[in-house]
Amino acid sequence: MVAPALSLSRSPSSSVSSSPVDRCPRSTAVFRRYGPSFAYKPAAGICSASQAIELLPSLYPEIVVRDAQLEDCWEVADTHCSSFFPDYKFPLDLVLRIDRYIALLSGFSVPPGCMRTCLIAVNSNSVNNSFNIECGDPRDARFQKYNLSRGSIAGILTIDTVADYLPRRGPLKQRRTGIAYIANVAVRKEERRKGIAKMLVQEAEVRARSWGCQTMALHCDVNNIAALHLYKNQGFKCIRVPEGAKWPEPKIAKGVQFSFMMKLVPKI
Ligand SMILES: CC(=O)SCCNC(=O)CCNC(=O)[C@H](O)C(C)(C)COP(=O)(O)OP(=O)(O)OC[C@H]1O[C@@H](n2cnc3c(N)ncnc32)[C@H](O)[C@@H]1OP(=O)(O)O
Repeated sequence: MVAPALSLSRSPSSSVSSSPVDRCPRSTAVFRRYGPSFAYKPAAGICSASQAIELLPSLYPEIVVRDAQLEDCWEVADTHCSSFFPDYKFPLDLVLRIDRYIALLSGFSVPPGCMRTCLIAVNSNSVNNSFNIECGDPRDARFQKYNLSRGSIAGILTIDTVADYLPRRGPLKQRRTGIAYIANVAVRKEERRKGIAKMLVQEAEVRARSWGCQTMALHCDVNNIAALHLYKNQGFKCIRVPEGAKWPEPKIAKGVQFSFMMKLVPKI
């Protein structure tokens, strides 16, 4: 399965930054597990896994959702590949990771006026879990030091306003505006059912609103029950594609059928 456009934060006016998280507080969201929107109903007696985690935040490490930085690229690529291609074996799995890693490092240009970012859910208990690669002699001016974080990213999501997978507008086939498109939502297997994807989608909504978008959209494999539940629970609705309409879709394996889903971004 090939998920669309996996890339770092990009806007026409911004470049990829490797600055630490605390230098960009506007793009960082710490999700306390018991917020004002929490709606557990004790009378029901039963709650879902992610609701249980909201009730018992101390049992689980805090998850921070932030924009991916340069040093996160390898782990983002690894999270993407291990989630979407879990059965790939060596050497294909390595080749795939390298391919995704290079795509992330080189980035994709975005058309003028468009925005794109990759959100990551990081286990804040393992923020120091990183290693450095040093290239060359430290006394040399060309010496380079790369920092790769390791083992702390629990989930990823990309969001953009490029509208590549949305139907074009009018006879001039203009790009849609005001719609944030979500893709590459993935949570590491061992971190699933802890509410991490939910957090990523909620932060994506915050981001979409900050970009001035009124709507969010995505494509979801009709057979991906977990993802369909996730999006429906977050307020996405399946949109009926008009018969015969050749709306663009992600290029995944042949025969995959998609639900096209949308959600209005509520104004605050
Ligand atoms: C637009 C796209 O990118 S579509 C691609 C989606 N990604 C993938 O299929 C990659 C492989 N799968 C995954 O990475 C994960 O299973 C995801 C992303 C689908 C879900 O991630 P998780 O962190 O486990 O989801 P999270 O714990 O936040 O669950 C949120 C809701 O999703 C639904 N859900 C999640 N997993 C399941 C499951 N296995 N079965 C049924 N419902 C599920 C539930 O409604 C859940 O809410 P609840 O716990 O209150 O019932």
